[in-house]
Amino acid sequence: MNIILSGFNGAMGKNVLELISEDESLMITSGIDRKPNKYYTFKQFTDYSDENIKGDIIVDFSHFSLVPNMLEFCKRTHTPVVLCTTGLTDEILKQIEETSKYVPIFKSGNMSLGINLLIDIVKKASTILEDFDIEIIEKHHNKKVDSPSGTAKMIANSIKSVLNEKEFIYGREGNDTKRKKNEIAIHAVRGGTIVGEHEIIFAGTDEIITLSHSARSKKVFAKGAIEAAKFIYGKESGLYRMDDMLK
Ligand SMILES: NC(=O)C1=CN([C@@H]2O[C@H](COP(=O)(O)OP(=O)(O)OC[C@H]3O[C@@H](n4cnc5c(N)ncnc54)[C@H](OP(=O)(O)O)[C@@H]3O)[C@@H](O)[C@H]2O)C=CC1
Ligand SMILES: O=C(O)C1=N[C@H](C(=O)O)C[C@H](O)C1
Repeated sequence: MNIILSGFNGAMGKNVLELISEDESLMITSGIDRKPNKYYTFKQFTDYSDENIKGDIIVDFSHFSLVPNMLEFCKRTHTPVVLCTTGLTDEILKQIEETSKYVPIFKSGNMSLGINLLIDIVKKASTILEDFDIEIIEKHHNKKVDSPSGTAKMIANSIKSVLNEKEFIYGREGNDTKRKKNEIAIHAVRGGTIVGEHEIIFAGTDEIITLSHSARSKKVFAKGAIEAAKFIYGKESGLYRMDDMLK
């Protein structure tokens, strides 16, 4: 399978490159990033307008601002995409829905197996611990551009899918911030080289349950993205998620 790697210079791009180089069934035929890299032999492009971009599927770990043009390319050339970039706006999310009518799109804010299992457990805990206050804490490295993390948003949305009328707030500050019953607060911590930590706190009266996931290397995400590429290649148009692959 020929891969178009979006964001090849980035931390995740490098991890994907390394795994692809160990897999004989995969090859990078084109790469997209804003700066060229003289060490790479595949064809490099700075955006999706070039007609010479070739490949069977895109693996994207880049920047949200690149996503709209990438989706137009997918639609125009019928190229499926594994979309791992986070920080997606509502407008981009709408474009993803629309584009998935024409091509397969695999989208997840977190490509690890563990987070996807955690989300199932969190949903179950939320229905049982209905009266508990729920807060989410995510921690990432100091180079991360978006907050809260795509994973924290996924976790919050999964809780909302089972408990209606939840309202998300992002951190707290000020003299009138007493917790409301229906709040789910999301807190973002940034520092050093933290790969990715997510903690969901269920605080009740006199008891607390904390569920958490800790990624110990970026490889876990790269591996998940490559598995997703193999999974959606040749599939019908549509929006695919981790759940579909793990069934
Ligand atoms: N779904 C998942 O499991 C995971 C998702 N991610 C997401 O993937 C994305 C990339 O992560 P990561 O590799 O760590 O990030 P990096 O910042 O290391 O890499 C992003 C790459 O995109 C490039 N880029 C191209 N256009 C732009 C632009 N307009 N602004 C900024 N950067 C641009 C950057 O170039 P330059 O170096 O010149 O800035 C860089 O090469 C993020 O959205 C992150 O949240 C990350 C890990 C796991
Ligand atoms: O930027 C990162 O590094 C990560 N981003 C994803 C997110 O926003 O949730 C996934 C992972 O936590 C690492």
